[in-house]
Amino acid sequence: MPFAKGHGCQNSFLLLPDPAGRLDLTTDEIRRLADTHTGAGADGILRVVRCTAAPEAVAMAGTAEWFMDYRNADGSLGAMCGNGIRLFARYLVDAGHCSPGTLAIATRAGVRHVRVPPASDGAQGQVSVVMGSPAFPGPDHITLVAAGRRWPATHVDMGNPHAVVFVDDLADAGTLHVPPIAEPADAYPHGFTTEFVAVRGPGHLALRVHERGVGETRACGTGACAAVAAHRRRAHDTRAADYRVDLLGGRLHVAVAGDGTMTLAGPAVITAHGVIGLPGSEERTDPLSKLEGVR
Ligand SMILES: N[C@@H](CCC[C@H](N)C(=O)O)C(=O)O
Repeated sequence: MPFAKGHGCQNSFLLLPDPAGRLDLTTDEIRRLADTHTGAGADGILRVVRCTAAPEAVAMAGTAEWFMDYRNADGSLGAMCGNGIRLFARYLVDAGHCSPGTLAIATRAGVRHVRVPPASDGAQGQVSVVMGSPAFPGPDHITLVAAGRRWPATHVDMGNPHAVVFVDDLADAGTLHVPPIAEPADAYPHGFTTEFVAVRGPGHLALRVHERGVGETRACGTGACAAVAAHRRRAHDTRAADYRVDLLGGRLHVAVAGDGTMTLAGPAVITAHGVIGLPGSEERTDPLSKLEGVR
């Protein structure tokens, strides 16, 4: 099976070209592909399929040619991925499926427009996507529990669910080896991604993120937008403005228009191409695995 690998601000993805929609990967196969020990390793898997060949996307075929079939590293579905869609568009252009410019791409959260500038325009690999406007589904009072501490959280929907908390220091989030907990327990029936946000100055945020279905990652595009949305909401700020958002993997930019529409921009780079077998079909050859009690 051919694949490409790349990242958006060091949020890493495996791209599986499947234009005719023939790949039907199980949850376990996706987990193994995303694992560094049994596969190529990535935060998420992007199946590159034509809308006409994907039952979930066929209704969008009149607007978009390609469907981003996104899965988290644990095999779960995520409807939208801001860094993933920017890399997906970069891949389509690099692979010759599309010309540079603005591409309409279908996702489970609807069609998004992504701009891949031509190499000649000096944008140094920046790819941008119009993310739409945030929603604040509530409930009004959510508490986030992590690292033995409790914070008030804002529920922001960017096509996927986020819990945003403001911290004095990004280290306050602790190791993030276990997923944060939200109270009340039914605030996020389908789970959530958490942003721990420190305000650095006007128009400047920094954040760490714990992604639903993945763990701590080095960047999250929907998370950067959710952080900006929560920051503006608590300041009652509705003006058009540009924000820098610093993450472990680098900097993303979020531009907010007067009507609240957000555009996310940042680097998106293809780093490798290769061929990979479907993990799970290989024999276990590690002699230690035969020892009782050793995994
Ligand atoms: N890394 C992504 C978000 C991916 C989806 C998320 N893990 C979820 O389950 O909703 C981004 O860049 O937005």
